Amino acid sequence: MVSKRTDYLSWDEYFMAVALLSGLRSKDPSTQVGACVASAANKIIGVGYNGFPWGCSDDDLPWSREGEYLDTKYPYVCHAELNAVLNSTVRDLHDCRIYVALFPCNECGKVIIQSGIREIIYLSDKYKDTDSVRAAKLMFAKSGVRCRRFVPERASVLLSFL
Ligand SMILES: Nc1nc(=O)n([C@H]2C[C@H](O)[C@@H](COP(=O)(O)O)O2)cc1CO
Ligand SMILES: [Zn+2]
Repeated sequence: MVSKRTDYLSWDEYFMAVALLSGLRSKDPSTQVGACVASAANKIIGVGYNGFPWGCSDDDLPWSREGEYLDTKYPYVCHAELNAVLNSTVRDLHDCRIYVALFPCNECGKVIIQSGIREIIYLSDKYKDTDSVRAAKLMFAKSGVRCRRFVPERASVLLSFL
């Protein structure tokens, strides 16, 4: 009897890979973030990446990190998690989970909590010492949203067009 493949992607690997693939669409020169919302039945509900809002050309607004606030990307860019929630095919995300390349900020934290998402699976927590991430963690703890770091069991997933 022929046995099934054994090196197939786990659900966690699959959704995190979709999040990372989505992040490759980002035009941000310093940090590309992707996010993927998955349902309790393991269906993809929404994906997103960090970018400027509809109608705001990637070539007109600044991508700078430093300088006068209005001359940086920060007031304009939509975070990957916000886009993944807004792009979701259903409005009620109760019992869904979100896979994201970078731990959510406090603003996305509010969106995640209010959407009904119950679990966050993240890859990097590189801004863990910022007030934004501290505030997000406080809100997640109070509202019972679980957070866990994605622990990779393989270094990479290869996609080939050839
Ligand atoms: N969780 C997040 N999701 C996101 O989509 N972002 C976006 C906002 C910016 O476009 C970029 C961060 O830029 P930088 O400060 O590392 O150059 O990532 C940022 C965070 C961090 O909280
Ligand atoms: Zn955010």
